[in-house]
Amino acid sequence: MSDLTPNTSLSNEGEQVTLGPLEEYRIESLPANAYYIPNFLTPTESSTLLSHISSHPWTTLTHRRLQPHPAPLTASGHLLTSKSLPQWLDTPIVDRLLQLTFDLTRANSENKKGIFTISPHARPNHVLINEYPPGTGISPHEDGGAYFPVVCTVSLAAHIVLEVTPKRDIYSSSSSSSSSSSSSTSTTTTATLPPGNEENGNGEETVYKIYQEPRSLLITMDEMYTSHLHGISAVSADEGLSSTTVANWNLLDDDTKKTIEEGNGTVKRETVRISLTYRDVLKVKDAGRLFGGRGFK
Ligand SMILES: O=C(O)CCC(=O)C(=O)O
Ligand SMILES: [Fe+2]
Repeated sequence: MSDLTPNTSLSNEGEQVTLGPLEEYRIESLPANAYYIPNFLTPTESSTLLSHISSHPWTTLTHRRLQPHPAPLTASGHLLTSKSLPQWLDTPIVDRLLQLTFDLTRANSENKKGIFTISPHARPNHVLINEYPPGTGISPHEDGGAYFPVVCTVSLAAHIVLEVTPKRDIYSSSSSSSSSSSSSTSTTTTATLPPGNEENGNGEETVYKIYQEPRSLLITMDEMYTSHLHGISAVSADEGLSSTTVANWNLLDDDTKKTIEEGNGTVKRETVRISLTYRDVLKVKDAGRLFGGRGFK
């Protein structure tokens, strides 16, 4: 943590969340830009969210379940609804996301810039909730062009390790990509390895590991969004975790680091992990006005 600003420590032992400027949470060992905020939610807020989630219907995929709010995207990546996010997904999370600023000095509130300041709707309008029982994951993918390129992921109930790899096709013309998918309008990419440091010396591809604690927030944007793939291995224990392999090690809770060290770098996935992914879908059409000639907003 930097000491750029006073009064910015984040603790919710007393059930209060105080957010510092984003720079405090930047994962410095990653390409620009990723931010990791531990204890983004209080334990009470987490329990309340989990009970709301359990009262809503799930869409079942082959290995996991998801909930799109307020509606699933169309195959072409449009949000076609007159509904906005339900209140329980909006408060307190969206309020808190909009509070996060890049302003280090906080001297001039007029100039404060936030993560959604220049996004089309100036706030997230879509949340995809994913459930990962131990042993499940999500294949490496990118989130594609349906969204403004900022992704905010809240983790609940259990830890998970997100793996991020450089997209090979930015270096190679022999790439192919194809749009999918029912769940997250993701794009899969295959190509040859790039030159330079994308191999670790053993002929293996670089994989950045981001350890996400329960109640944490991960924000990815910029090159991390546009030039990298992300995924979660379908394993029942995460292995090879250490201060050198976990990109956000310095931002983790001391108890988490202890658990990892006591397990010699292995942490079992004991329970289901739930994630809430907040994004701004670029193209929204009010379904109630579909035939009234109103354009996208
Ligand atoms: O659950 C996660 O942390 C990742 C989800 C994801 O990548 C997606 O929904 O596009
Ligand atoms: Fe994704």
